[in-house]
Amino acid sequence: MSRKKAGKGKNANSSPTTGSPKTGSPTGKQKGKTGKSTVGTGSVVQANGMVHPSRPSLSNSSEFYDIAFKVMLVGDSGVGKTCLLVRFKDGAFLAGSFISTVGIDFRNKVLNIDRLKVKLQIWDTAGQERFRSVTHAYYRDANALLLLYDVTNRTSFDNIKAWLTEIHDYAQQDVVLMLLGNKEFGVPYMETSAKSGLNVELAFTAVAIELKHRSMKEPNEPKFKLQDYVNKEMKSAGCAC
Ligand SMILES: Nc1nc2c(ncn2[C@@H]2O[C@H](COP(=O)(O)OP(=O)(O)OP(=O)(O)O)[C@@H](O)[C@H]2O)c(=O)[nH]1
Ligand SMILES: [Mg+2]
Repeated sequence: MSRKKAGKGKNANSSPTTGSPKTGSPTGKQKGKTGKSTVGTGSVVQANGMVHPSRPSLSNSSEFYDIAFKVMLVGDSGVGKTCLLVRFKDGAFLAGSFISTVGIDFRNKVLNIDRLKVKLQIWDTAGQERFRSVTHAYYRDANALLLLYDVTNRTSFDNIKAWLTEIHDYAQQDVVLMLLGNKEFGVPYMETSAKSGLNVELAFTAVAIELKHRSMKEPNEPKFKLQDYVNKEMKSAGCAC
């Protein structure tokens, strides 16, 4: 299997993207937390979800990967999508005043799963209604969706149903879906905290394992059970949930 270099993500010219939407380019800009902006470029995405950079990386990242997937963070504005991604990527919590994401943005992270380097290209979407048409165009290339709600915000919980309808309308049928913060709607569930780091690593790792298994499954290999894995990991970490 060929090895590829993982771009750092924040600069469109240095990173592989899926080229969504069809018009070629995207997007809005991410103001605020990271203070950087993203403009998408074209590249090839195979049916199995692997992302192959269509141009050489200009990034100074020296990280290589074997297989890559697109993951999208969706959910109401203010539920903590950007904070969760920053916690996962940089291990830090973005405290202070809330600055809403404008448009869409992404970061890359490479995980070691079963001796393979699995690159997640993680798209952070704006939760505000006015950016919905921008983010819709990105759903179809997503291999996994993390749908977040805020456990302290009833409205964000009530809106989960509408988000699921949106996902049903725009995402691939077999997209890996994880609901963060809720036990209902029949999808794998876990609670996370961008502030404390609770389960952040586990949420993304579980999705990466599921994606890798789906993509490279041996005929007799037992099916990876995402929720079982999450439960087991939380148990062994001594979580009382
Ligand atoms: N206490 C606590 N606050 C959090 C947590 N995650 C996010 N926040 C706060 O919630 C606010 C919104 O977080 P963001 O990550 O910017 O929200 P978002 O979902 O990206 O919002 P949009 O970009 O508008 O879609 C910020 O003030 C964060 O500091 C968490 O786990 N715990
Ligand atoms: Mg945001």
